[in-house]
Amino acid sequence: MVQRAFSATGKALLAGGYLVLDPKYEAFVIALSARMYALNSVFESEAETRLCRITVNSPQFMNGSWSYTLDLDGLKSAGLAYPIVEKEGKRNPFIESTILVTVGYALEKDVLNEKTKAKDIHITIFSDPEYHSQLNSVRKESTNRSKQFLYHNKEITQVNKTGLGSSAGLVTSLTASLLSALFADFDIAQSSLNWKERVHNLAQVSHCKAQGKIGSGFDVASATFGSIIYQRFSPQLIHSVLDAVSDTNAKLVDLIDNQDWNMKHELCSMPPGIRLLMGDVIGGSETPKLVTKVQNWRKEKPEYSYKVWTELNSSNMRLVEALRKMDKLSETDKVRYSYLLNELAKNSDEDIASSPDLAELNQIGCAIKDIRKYLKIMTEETGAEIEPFEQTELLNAATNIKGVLGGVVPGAGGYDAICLLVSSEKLPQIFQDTSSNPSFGHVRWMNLAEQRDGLIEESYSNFAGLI
Ligand SMILES: Nc1ncnc2c1ncn2[C@@H]1O[C@H](COP(=O)(O)OP(=O)(O)O)[C@@H](O)[C@H]1O
Ligand SMILES: C[C@@](O)(CCOP(=O)(O)OP(=O)(O)O)CC(=O)O
Repeated sequence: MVQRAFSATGKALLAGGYLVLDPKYEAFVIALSARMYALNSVFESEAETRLCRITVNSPQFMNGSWSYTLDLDGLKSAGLAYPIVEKEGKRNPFIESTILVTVGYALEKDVLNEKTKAKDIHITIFSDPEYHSQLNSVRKESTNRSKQFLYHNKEITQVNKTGLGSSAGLVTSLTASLLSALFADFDIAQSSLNWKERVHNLAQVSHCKAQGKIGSGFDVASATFGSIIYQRFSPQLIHSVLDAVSDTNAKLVDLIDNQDWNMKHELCSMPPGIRLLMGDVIGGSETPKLVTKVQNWRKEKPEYSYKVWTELNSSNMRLVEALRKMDKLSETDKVRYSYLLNELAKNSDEDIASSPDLAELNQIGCAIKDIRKYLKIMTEETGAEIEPFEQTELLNAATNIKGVLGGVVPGAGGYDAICLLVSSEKLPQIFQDTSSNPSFGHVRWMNLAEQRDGLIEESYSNFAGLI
């Protein structure tokens, strides 16, 4: 029996929400330390059979188990139209789509053919605490205490989410886990084998199939590649497979292995000593409705909306460049960099803006202010609650705190969370300052840090005691 474990990261879209839907624009996505894990145990089927059994367990949630028996010959001929059915009729579109796409890819690559024995694949999913509401949950930890997860007395669909991209993380880690069960040479550490790119491509197809729509894909890209500057692929690439009526697995293999996705995922992380602080405001927003309102505005006011988006994109890119400049300074002028970090810890954004010798910090703060200015215009113009009044008040209050460079509503905005850029050194003081400030009474600071890498292989033994 072979056992392997993989994990993928959560996300915060710091700059580029909405614009990233258009391939013309780039976005800055921060990968977060909240991870989705997929552990597999693979058994060779005893009997000579063309049936492959896949069971996915998610022990943190009630009824969190989904079992499928795949007729491999039927799947090979039907492709993505294969009627995948859970043993008890339960549904989990993200698990179903990931199995169909990944096993379909393997079959077309002549894995699981008549000469090989079919497999029984058992997969266990875990999700780190910050993905979901912590109410009414029990914390359990692995034997070596390296992993801790929350166990809920509700089904996954009944537990409130915090908008960190659980489905993208699930699909990405599950894709990697299934591929490692099906391909003997699967190794995401060997870049020459190109497995990480193939996980990304397959996960994008699975995620879009499960959602029934094609978003920008920033969440799956970040779950795979980590903190990145992201520019999307053409939706037509995914449509060419999902809309196909025949030979879908052959078209899938061509898309995954041969097509140029013409996208960007360039590693980009925060400068040392400056970190993200995510505040959950226990609200929530329906992204598709917000996107529809913005798209309607773009159609109704093409010239004006193009002007606003051009300015917003310029502000987004100025933030990226200002952070990159700080990152480079941390390597080329450590004395200056240390001075700037010290001044950040002692000053609020307003103090920094009025200090002529803190230009590098002020460039970050000004870019954030401009991003918020244009998101506010979009909020007022579209009627979509991108940066609604309550979030404006909260972000303004946060920006007045010493050690805070500024903050935005991430992604589509709304009431999911706020994202602050803060001095790492000042974090304890920021917690203390906000704990007694009524403006932050409804904010839960999340236990999240930036992750450079997205998809990684985990040590299976770290989960002993939980499976
Ligand atoms: N730990 C998990 N185990 C099983 N399925 C999960 C898990 N986490 C997420 N999912 C699947 O992803 C869905 C949530 O996806 P979505 O609504 O897009 O939220 P998010 O914005 O967090 O991705 C759940 O309803 C479930 O189908
Ligand atoms: C609007 C978007 O550009 C960004 C949405 O970012 P969020 O992080 O808000 O997404 P959810 O996972 O739905 O909460 C849509 C897209 O890029 O697909």
